[in-house]
Amino acid sequence: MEAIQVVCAIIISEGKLLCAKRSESMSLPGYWEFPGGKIEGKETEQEALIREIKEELGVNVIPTQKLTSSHLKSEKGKLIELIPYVCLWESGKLVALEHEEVAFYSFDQAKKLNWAPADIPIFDELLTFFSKLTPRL
Ligand SMILES: Nc1nc2c([nH]c(=O)n2[C@@H]2O[C@H](COP(=O)(O)OP(=O)(O)OP(=O)(O)O)[C@@H](O)[C@H]2O)c(=O)[nH]1
Repeated sequence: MEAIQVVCAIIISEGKLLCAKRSESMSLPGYWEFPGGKIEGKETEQEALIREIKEELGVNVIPTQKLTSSHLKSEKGKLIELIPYVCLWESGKLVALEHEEVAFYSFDQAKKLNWAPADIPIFDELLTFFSKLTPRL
């Protein structure tokens, strides 16, 4: 079975990580995630991510480094590949247009959130990567 590809954004500002809480109208309500969504039609991963982040947060981003994908089974039993990209914030003001809550948290605060299961390995990779750069994280 071919996996549905979902791209998600890692946005870091002033040492804090952008975390988004899924709303009641979404699947996995109440879980925290990296914002993003499904790739549509002939979009590239980067094009899909730029579109999704504009739709969800009103912000223009530039996807840069791709991290390791995580795999999950959706509530409907479909295979999903969750593809993370570190993104630069290019312009725009942050607004939670679809999520219940969107906020920047320190890595220490973010560790305590109730992350969607597929996001945990992504968060851990990020933590390992940034701990090397900034030993205080
Ligand atoms: N965007 C996103 N989806 C995630 C993450 N973690 C995770 O398990 N998912 C799952 O991946 C799927 C992507 O769904 P989505 O609702 O964000 O994508 P979308 O906006 O394109 O979907 P839709 O237009 O069909 O509602 C959902 O099953 C969601 O629960 C994550 O960090 N970001």
